[in-house]
Amino acid sequence: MVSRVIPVDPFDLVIFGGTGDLARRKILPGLYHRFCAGQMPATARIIGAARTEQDAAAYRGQVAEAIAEFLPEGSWDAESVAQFCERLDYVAIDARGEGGWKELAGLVREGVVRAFYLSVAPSLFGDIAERLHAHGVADGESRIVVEKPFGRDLASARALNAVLAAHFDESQIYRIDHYLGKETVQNLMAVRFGNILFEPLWNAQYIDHIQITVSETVAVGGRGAYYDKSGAMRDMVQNHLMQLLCLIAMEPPSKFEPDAVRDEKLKVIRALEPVPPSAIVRGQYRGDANGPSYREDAENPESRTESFIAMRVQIANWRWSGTPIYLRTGKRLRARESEIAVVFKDPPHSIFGEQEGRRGNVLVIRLQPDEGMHLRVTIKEPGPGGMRLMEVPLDMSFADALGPDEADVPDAYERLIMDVIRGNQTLFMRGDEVEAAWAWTDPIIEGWEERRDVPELYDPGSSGPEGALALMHRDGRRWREIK
Ligand SMILES: NC(=O)C1=CN([C@@H]2O[C@H](COP(=O)(O)OP(=O)(O)OC[C@H]3O[C@@H](n4cnc5c(N)ncnc54)[C@H](OP(=O)(O)O)[C@@H]3O)[C@@H](O)[C@H]2O)C=CC1
Ligand SMILES: O=C1O[C@H](COP(=O)(O)O)[C@@H](O)[C@H](O)[C@H]1O
Repeated sequence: MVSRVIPVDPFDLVIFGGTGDLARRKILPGLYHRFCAGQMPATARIIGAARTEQDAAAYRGQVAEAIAEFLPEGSWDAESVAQFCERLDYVAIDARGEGGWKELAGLVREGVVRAFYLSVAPSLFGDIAERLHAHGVADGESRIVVEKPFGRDLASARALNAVLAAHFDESQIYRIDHYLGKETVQNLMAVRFGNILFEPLWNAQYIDHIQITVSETVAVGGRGAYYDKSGAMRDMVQNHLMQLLCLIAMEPPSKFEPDAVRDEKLKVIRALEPVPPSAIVRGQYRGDANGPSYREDAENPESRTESFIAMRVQIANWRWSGTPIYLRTGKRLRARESEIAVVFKDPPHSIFGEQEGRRGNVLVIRLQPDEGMHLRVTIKEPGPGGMRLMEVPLDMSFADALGPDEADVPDAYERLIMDVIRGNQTLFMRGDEVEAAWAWTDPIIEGWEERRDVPELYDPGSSGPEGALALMHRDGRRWREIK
C-alpha cells in the first residue's frame, strides 16, 4: 500500500528556541522527515531563532548534527540532509530585547503561510507575541504554536491564554499536545465513528470499565528540576491522559472539524466528577542497581512529588454514569507501553454455564510500541472435547495489516506541524479545554498539598505501588498486565 503525501502550501516556519532540546530532538528531525516524504513544497523555509549569535551556515551544521544524532541510522542520508538544510535560515534574537526583529521581518515573506513555533519557556510567550506584532513580523493570518506545559494550574493557564489572546485570535493559536498527533490516537476516532460496530455498545450498559495506561521505563534524571515541580499529575494526566480520556468518552461530533471535536471534548472534561483521595494512588520509585531513586534523581531528599499515579475517574453523564475509567501512568515501570483497554461486560446470561476459559470481551487500542488494536473474543476450543470455551485475540497490528511502509507512521510532531501549516486545529487544544482540565486538576493537587500527602514507594521495573493494585482489587477488577 502506498502512502498518499499531499504537499502543504508554501510556508515560513520560525522556530523560537530553534537551538534547544525540543527543536533538535523532535521538531527539526520531524521536518526533515516530511521533506524526505515530499510534503514540503520547494519554497518552504524554516528560520531558527534564539539568543546564540551565529550565522545561518553554523545553524545548518547544528541541525545536520541533530538529525544524525536523533534519527535512527538508515533513516537519513547526508545528501538529503544537505538539501533540507538549504531551506534553513537563522536569526539571533533575544525574546526580551529589540535586536534581530527587523532582520526577521525582512526574512518572512508575504503570500505564504507564516507560522511561529514557540519552543521556549512559557514565560517568554508574552514577549515574543508582543514583538512579533510590534515589528510587523506576524499578522492576522499568522499561526502561533505553543508547547506544554500550558500553565501549572488554572490561574497560570488563564494568564497564558490572556497573553496570547492579546495578540492572536484563538483561530491562530495551536496548543500542542503531542499525544493527539500519535497515529493510533487518531485511529481511535476512526474506529469509534467510522464503524457501526462499536458505537451502539459504547456506553455504561455494555462497558464495565476502561483502563488507560501510559507506562514508561525512563526515569526523571536530567529533568528532575522541572519534574519535581510537576509530577505525574501535571506532566501526564492533566494533558495527555486527559486527551485520551476525552477521545474515548466524547459524544460523536457532528463533523470532523476543529470546533465540533473540541466542543465534545470540553463537555467530557466538564462532566468529570471530583476525585476523592480514596480513588487515587501516588507513587515514587525506589533506587536499585540500575539507577537512583526518584528523590535522588530529583535532587530533593524530602520530595513528595509523584512519579506514578493511578486513579479512578467517573464521568457524570448519561452515557458513562456507573462506568469507571482507570488512569495509570508512571516512570521506571516494567515496560514502555501505552494502551487503552475497553473492558466489556459479560453477556447477561451464559448458556454455557460458568465455564473456564470464558472471559469478557476487551478492545485494546495500543498506542505504543507496536501500534494497533486487538479485540479479545471467546470461541469454542477446537477439537472433540465438547463445548469448551477459550479466549482468542482478533489482532490488527498496523505493521501486519498495512505493510511496513504504512506502519512507519509519521512522528506525532511531524503530523502536528503539517496540520499547523494546513490551518487545521482539530488536533490542538482550545484555550477553554485547557482551562477546564486545570479546573478539574487543581483541587486534587491542592488536597495533596493540604494533607502533605506522601507517595507510596515502588520498585523500579514493577507495575507501580501495591496501592494501585489494591485500588482495582477493591473494585473487584484487575489492571491489565504491563509486560
Ligand atoms: N525538550 C522536550 O522534550 C520538551 C520540551 N517542551 C517545552 O518546550 C519548550 C522548550 O524546551 P527545550 O527545548 O527542552 O528547552 P531548552 O532549554 O533546551 O531550549 C530553550 C531554547 O530557547 C532559547 N532561548 C532561551 N531564552 C531565550 C530568549 N530570551 N530569547 C530567545 N530564545 C531563548 C534557547 O537558546 P539560547 O540560549 O541560544 O537563547 C534554546 O534554543 C519548553 O517550554 C519545554 O517545557 C515540551 C515538551 C517536550
Ligand atoms: O510530555 C511528556 O511526554 C513524555 C512521554 O511521551 P511519549 O511520546 O514518549 O509517550 C514523558 O516522558 C514526559 O515526562 C512528558 O513531559
